[in-house]
Amino acid sequence: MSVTIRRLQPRSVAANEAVEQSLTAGEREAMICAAAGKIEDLLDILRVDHRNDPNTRGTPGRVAKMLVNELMRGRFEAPPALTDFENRLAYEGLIVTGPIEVRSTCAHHMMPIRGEAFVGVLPSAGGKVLGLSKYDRIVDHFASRFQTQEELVQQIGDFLWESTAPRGLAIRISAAHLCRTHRGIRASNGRMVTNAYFGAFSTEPALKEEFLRECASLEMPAR
Ligand SMILES: Nc1nc2c(ncn2[C@@H]2O[C@H](COP(=O)(O)OP(=O)(O)OP(=O)(O)O)[C@@H](O)[C@H]2O)c(=O)[nH]1
Repeated sequence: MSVTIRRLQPRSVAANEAVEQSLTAGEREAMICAAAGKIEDLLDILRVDHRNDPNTRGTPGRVAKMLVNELMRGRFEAPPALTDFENRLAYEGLIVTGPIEVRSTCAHHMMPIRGEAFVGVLPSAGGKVLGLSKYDRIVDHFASRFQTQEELVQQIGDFLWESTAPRGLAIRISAAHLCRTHRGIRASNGRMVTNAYFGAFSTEPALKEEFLRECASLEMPAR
């Protein structure tokens, strides 16, 4: 066990970067166990009697598990495998998918970020077409880290651009940040929109407009 823990120590990376190597099940368990001990200390400092209070008994372990296996999962495991298909009929039109649920955690206050993503792709005639659900999985993978919205949209874009090589790629995220609504300024509403454009989307303004029109139509409730 001590060997496992040592391997978790060495290189610290940014909260939205993956660790050097995906963690094994044993390494995750060791990380959860070590984190639970620190959360116990935190609750002690906050004068929460988690050893006797029935509501918070077990909370350190629960929170540690949630951090490692859920909120920060995208740092500790490899990105999803991408199933793709031949673009047999050489479809070159715009594909837009969304809204894709975004559930992330902000790096500044560790509060939830909740919103939607849209992905626009101009496939290349000789290339591949990605399985539709993989866009949802990729968004979920990068959102499962402590993020800023600007970097989240860019990370999703960089990954899709490098791994699928389309003619053009556009990513849009519209999200609410609970660090703004549930604390601090306690804003009653308001969202933030971030976009990342690659290839043909960066050079052809008409394509951006078409993408944004499609996002708006996908945002309307289905009838
Ligand atoms: N640009 C950007 N800012 C973010 C994001 N998530 C949170 N923030 C902001 O990060 C800032 C952190 O500011 P600080 O002044 O260090 O923290 P604070 O004193 O708690 O600030 P308040 O939230 O204004 O109370 C806040 O303005 C947050 O609203 C994000 O994804 N992108």
